[in-house]
Amino acid sequence: MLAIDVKDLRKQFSVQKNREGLGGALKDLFKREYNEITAVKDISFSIPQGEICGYIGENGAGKSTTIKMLTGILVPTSGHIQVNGFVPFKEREKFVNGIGVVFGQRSQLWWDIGVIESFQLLRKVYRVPEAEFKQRLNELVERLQLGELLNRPVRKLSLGQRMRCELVASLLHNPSILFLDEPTIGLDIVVKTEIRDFLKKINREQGTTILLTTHDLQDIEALCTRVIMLDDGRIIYDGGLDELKSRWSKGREIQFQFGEQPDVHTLKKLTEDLQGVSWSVASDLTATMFLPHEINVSDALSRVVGGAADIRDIKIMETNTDEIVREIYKSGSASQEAADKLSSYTPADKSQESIEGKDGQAAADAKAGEKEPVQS
Ligand SMILES: Nc1ncnc2c1ncn2[C@@H]1O[C@H](COP(=O)(O)OP(=O)(O)OP(=O)(O)O)[C@@H](O)[C@H]1O
Repeated sequence: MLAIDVKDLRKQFSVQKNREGLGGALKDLFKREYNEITAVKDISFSIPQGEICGYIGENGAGKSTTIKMLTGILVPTSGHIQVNGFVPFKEREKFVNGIGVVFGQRSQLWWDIGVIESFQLLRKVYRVPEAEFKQRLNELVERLQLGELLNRPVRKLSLGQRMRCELVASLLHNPSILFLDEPTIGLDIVVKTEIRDFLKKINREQGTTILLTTHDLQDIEALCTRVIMLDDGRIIYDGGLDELKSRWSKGREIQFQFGEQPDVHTLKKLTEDLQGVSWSVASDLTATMFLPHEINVSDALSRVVGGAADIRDIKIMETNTDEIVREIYKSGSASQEAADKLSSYTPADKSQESIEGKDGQAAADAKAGEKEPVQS
């Protein structure tokens, strides 16, 4: 069975227009006018059980609105949703027992009472038998190291401590699907890593399906094999993260550090029969080779190592996912055609602030005094 199945899902909001000034306010009293905002525009996707899927997009893309419809908080304007076999907004009571939700910006815990009392209240809400609750709580408390926090009021917890408690709260009734809306927002890298490790574990051990929205692409890299990308209420990409990276990154960069100033013409000569390989000199002692995906790294490396003198260090640069996703948001499409339009983009261009740039050789010539790009 699919954990989540969404077809042609749409959500429109009517927002009241506020006319300017006193006159406008008076007019508003007698005749209200509304704007229609379509936050989610006929999207379809399905998520099998046990998958961790990232749901990303710029501010206002429609992520939270989707999560709210999937969790039964909002009623869709049109389309179909099934989560765990239920229509979320119709069969609320049965449905909520199978899902856990964490909104990073909002708390499901009671602010003034001890954490353990909030957990006890949630046990009653979800009707979890006492023995089962105790066993589960002990397990979660141990994993997330919450022991000494249980008797503190929630308002006295740090953000990281609270977020770990929120995760426990969302899992006390052993849901098979977990919805996480910005679970790592504002957290330091240590707590982020703890939370990511914890999520990976519960997914691996219990097969929990996770739908995760985040602006932190490291969350996506650490947890998700699949990513759904939203732009202005529409899905612009649904697939593997690796596939997205290889479609959008045009190749790899290898940075060489030399003992003496490299001669770019010699470097260029070494790789001249490798199509698409280019060189740029970043500083007196470093040069960067850009390789298209089709060129084998060891092939290119062996030529340089065999021919260039005094190499002190070699660094193979990772594709920067943030940069790729930013480019996709900018173009509004993650399609192959959009990626191809950026064919002049290479990591080497970026590190050189587009010496060659999209305008070609003219820009390169203009900057030739500072940095010298050489195309094989
Ligand atoms: N209750 C509401 N009434 C009117 N408009 C709304 C409401 N909720 C969301 N919107 C609008 O719907 C669009 C999508 O909002 P949504 O909160 O789903 O985006 P998001 O992708 O979660 O953004 P963010 O990353 O900033 O949280 C926005 O234009 C927002 O202003």
